[in-house]
Amino acid sequence: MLKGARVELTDLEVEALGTRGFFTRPFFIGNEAALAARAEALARAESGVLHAAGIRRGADKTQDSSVRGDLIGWVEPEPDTALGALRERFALLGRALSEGAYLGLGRFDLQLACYPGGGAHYSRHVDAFPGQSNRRATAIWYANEAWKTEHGGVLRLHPKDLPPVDIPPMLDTLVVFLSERIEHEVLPTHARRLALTAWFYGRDSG
Ligand SMILES: O=C(O)CCC(=O)C(=O)O
Ligand SMILES: [Fe+2]
Repeated sequence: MLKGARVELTDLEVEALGTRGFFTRPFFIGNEAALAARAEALARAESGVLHAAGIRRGADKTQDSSVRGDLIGWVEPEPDTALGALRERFALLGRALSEGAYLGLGRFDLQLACYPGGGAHYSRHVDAFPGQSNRRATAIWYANEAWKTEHGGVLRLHPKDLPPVDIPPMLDTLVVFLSERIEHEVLPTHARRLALTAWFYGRDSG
């Protein structure tokens, strides 16, 4: 990966974002950088620092994994690591989305999510609710080498008035969508599935 290289959106990506609300890019950082970032993400997942996402239910605050079955953790990597370089690419992507697609994005959070397999999934949802100034754009980067169809775990997007679109979580695939507009879900996953998600907030939000 070239240090400091710009991230630019293609005309097709800008158009897709405007009309369908999402685009995908099959190779975001290149194979070598992707393998290095994957290794660091995997090490984090295996170190036990991630915690069950779930959905809190009732007074006893038990985790309900019938809605989402992933383990998550925020990622604030050191700059001179592979995940640090990936984070920088996300920052450049945010700038490109602001300049190229006029999204007016500001800061972003970066999260590592691991679906352990065994049918873990995430039910259909939106990442942000319309009208509130919160998450505007979601960018997800997948870290799974040799992902097979039988592993399931596709991201299913539900663009308005269009048929659903399935995206296999293959190494170095990037998907970007409008957080308020695109309903989506993770279908049951039968192998360990790693993803890094950046949620970009509006420039006007705190
Ligand atoms: O990992 C994915 O493909 C999507 C996860 C998701 O929708 C979320 O964490 O909000
Ligand atoms: Fe989501």
